[in-house]
Amino acid sequence: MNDDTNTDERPPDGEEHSSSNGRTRSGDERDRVDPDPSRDDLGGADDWEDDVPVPSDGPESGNGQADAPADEPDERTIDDLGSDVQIDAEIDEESEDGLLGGLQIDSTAEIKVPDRLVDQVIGQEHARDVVMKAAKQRRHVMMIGSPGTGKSMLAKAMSELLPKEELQDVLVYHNPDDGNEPKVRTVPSGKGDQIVEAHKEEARKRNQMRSFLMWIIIAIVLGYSLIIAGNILLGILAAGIIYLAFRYGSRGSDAMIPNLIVNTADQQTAPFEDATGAHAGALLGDVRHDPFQSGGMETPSHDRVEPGAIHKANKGVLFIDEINTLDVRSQQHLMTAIQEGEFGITGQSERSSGAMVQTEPVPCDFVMIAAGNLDAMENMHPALRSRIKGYGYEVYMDDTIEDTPEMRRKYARFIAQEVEKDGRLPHFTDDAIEEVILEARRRAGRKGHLTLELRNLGGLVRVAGDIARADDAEYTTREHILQAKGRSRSIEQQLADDYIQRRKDYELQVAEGYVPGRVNGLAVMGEDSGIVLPVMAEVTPSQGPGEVIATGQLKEMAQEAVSNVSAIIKKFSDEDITQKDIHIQFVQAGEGGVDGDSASITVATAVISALEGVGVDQSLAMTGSLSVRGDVLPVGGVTHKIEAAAKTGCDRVIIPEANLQDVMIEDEYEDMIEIIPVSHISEVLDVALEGEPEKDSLVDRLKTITGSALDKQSVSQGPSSPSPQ
Ligand SMILES: Nc1ncnc2c1ncn2[C@@H]1O[C@H](COP(=O)(O)OP(=O)(O)OP(=O)(O)O)[C@@H](O)[C@H]1O
Repeated sequence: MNDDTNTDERPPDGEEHSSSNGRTRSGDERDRVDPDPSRDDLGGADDWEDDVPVPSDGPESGNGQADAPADEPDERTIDDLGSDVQIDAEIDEESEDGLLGGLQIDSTAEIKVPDRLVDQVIGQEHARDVVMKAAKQRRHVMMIGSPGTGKSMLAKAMSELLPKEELQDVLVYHNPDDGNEPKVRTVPSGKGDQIVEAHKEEARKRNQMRSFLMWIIIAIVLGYSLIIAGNILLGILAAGIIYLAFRYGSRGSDAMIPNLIVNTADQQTAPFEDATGAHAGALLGDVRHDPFQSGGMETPSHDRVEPGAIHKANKGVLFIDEINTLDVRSQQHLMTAIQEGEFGITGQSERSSGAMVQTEPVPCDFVMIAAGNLDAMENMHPALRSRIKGYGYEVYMDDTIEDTPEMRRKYARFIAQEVEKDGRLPHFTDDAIEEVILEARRRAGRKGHLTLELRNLGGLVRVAGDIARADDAEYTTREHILQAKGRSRSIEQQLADDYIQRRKDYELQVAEGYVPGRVNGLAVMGEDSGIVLPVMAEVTPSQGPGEVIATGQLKEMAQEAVSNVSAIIKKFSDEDITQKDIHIQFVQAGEGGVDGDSASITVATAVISALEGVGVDQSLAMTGSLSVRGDVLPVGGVTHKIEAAAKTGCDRVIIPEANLQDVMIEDEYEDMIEIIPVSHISEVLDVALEGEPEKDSLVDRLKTITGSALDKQSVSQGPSSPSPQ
C-alpha cells in the first residue's frame, strides 16, 4: 500500500536542526519559509533521546508488562519535531505571485528534501499536528479522507517520532509443563538474537559431547563384539541401536532453543506495520500446522508460533487502511489487543493442529492508525470506533489547500521529493514545475486552491519523468509534462473520450438547431471526466393522476426535478402537470453517471420545452441543480463538464453562477466555448429556448418570474468567460 521507503534515522539535530528552523539564516525572505518560527527556541531531538531511560537489561519473565515504564518524552523536545520545512533556495519577494512562489531555481535539483518524513508532508496541517500530538501521548488516530492524500505517509512519519529506545524483542519458549502453552519472554531490543545464539551454542556443545560419547560407546561395543565375543554382526546391530538412541535423544535439546518472534535489533525507528487487508493470521498471529504430530517427528509447538502484525507493531505503529474490510471477528480481537496491550497467539484455522496451541500473552502495545474513506467509518465495528475515539483522535484529511506562495514552493519541493524517492527520474526544470503546479490548481476544482490528492499528482510527475528518461533528456521539461497529461489519463477519461467519439460516429450528438423536449445535459464519469448526457422529455395526457416515467437509477432524480418544476409551473399558469404523464429519457445514461441532482435544470428545461412545444438550442449544454423556488444551485465537476461540452461541439454552456469560481478549463477549450453563469431557471429558459415567447405564454411568464434575478445579470448582455485561473 504504502510506497514510502524512507526509514532514515532521525537526523542528528544540533546544527542541522537549528539551520532548518531558520535560526542560522538571516533575512526576511528565508524566514518566510517557516510558518511557525516560535519553534526555533526549542531544543533538539537529541535532548529528547537522552531523556528516555534505557529499559532494564536482561530477560524478564511474564508478558512485557513488567518492563520499565518509559517516561513520556520531554514536551519541549517532541514539539520541536514539528519544526517546519525549509527550501534551501533563494526566494524573490517580487515574484512571489508567480507559479513558483518566488523560488529562484532552475530545476528541482536545487531544492533540499527534508530527512524526516513528517517534514515532507505537504499541507494536512491539522492531521500533521494531531499525529505529532498522538505520538507524544501514544494515542490512536483515525484518518478519514480521499485516497492518496498522505494517510499512510503520516502513519509512517509517526513511527519515526516514537521513541526507539522502548523497543523489545519477544521470545517464545518451550513449556515443559504443557507443550501446548508456550511461554513468552520480552527482552530489550537486540538481546533476543544474543539469547537465541547462546542457546544454539549451548545445544551445539551438548550435541558435540553426546556425539563424542556416542562414538566412544560404539567403538567399545564394536571392539568388544569383534575381539571378545567374536560376533561382528551382533556388534554392528548394537552400534546401530546406540546411534539411533542418541539421535532420538538429541532432538530434545534442540527443542529448548527459543523462537525469536519479534526481532527489533536492526530497527532504525519504532516499527511501522501495515496490516491493510491482512487476514486473521497475519494480523493476530498464528501457529503453523504440524503434519507429524507424534513419534518424535513433531516440531515443538513454540517453534511453530508466528507473530501477527499487532505483535510486530509493539511499541510502534499499526496502520490499517480500509479498516471496515477487516472481518468482524478480527475487529473484535483487535479491540481486545488495544485494551489489554497483549494478545496470546493461537492457530487461526480450527482444523489445524495449531489451534491446540495458545501461548502466554504476547505484548502488542501499539498505536493504531486506522484509515479509510467515509464508508469505512460507517461500516466499521462501532465498538472499535469508540475505542479509537475514546483513546485518541479522529481527523478528516483535506482534499485541497489554499494556493499561497509558500504552498506553491512546497509543491515544488514535493516534485523534488518524488524525484528523489523514485531515484531514476531526471530533475524537473522551472517551467515543468510551473506546469505541475498549474495542474494541481486545475485538479483542486476550487478557485484559489491546490489539490492534495498528491499520489495522483505524483503519478503525473513519474510519467513525465519516465518520458524524459526515455528521451535521454537531462531534465524533465514542460513539454514532457504536457505529453504525460495525455498519457496518464484515468480509465474514466479514456472511456469518456471513447464515448464522445462513438456518439459522434453514430451521429447521436446533436449540436445544432432547435429541438423541442431535448436538452444536452452534462454528467461526470469517475472524478475527472465529463460527458454530454442528453435528456428527452415528452408530456402526454394522463387517464388518472399523472406519473413521471423515467428509467433506471435516475428515476428518483427525475421525479424530484419534475416535482420542483411543477411547483414553479403551477404558480405561473393554470397548467397542473401533475395531471399529465411525463416521460423522461436519459439518452444512453448507462455509460455515465449523474452526480446527485446536477441534471435537474436539464430535466426542468426539457419538460417545459415539451409542454409548450418550444425548441431548445442544441448547441447549448447545461448543468445545475434546481431548487423548488427556481434557483439554480451549484454542482460538482463543472470544469470537466465544460470541457466535455466543448469536445462534443457545443458552443455555449450554462453553469450555476456559484460555480463560476471553480472553472479551470485547459487553455485549448477557452476559445471553443462560451460559459454562461445563471442563478435562476428563468435565465436558463431565456438562453435555451427558441425565439421570443408569445405574450402571456407560460414560457413568457416563467422567463420573468424573478425580475430581480434578471436585473442582476442579463445574460443576453454578454456572459463572462472566466480565465482558467
Ligand atoms: N500530503 C502529502 N505530502 C507529500 N506527499 C504526499 C502527500 N499525500 C500523498 N503523498 C504522496 O503520495 C504517496 C501516497 O500517499 P499515501 O499512501 O500516504 O496515501 P493514502 O492517503 O494512505 O492513500 P490510500 O488511502 O489510498 O492508501 C505518498 O507516498 C507520497 O509520495
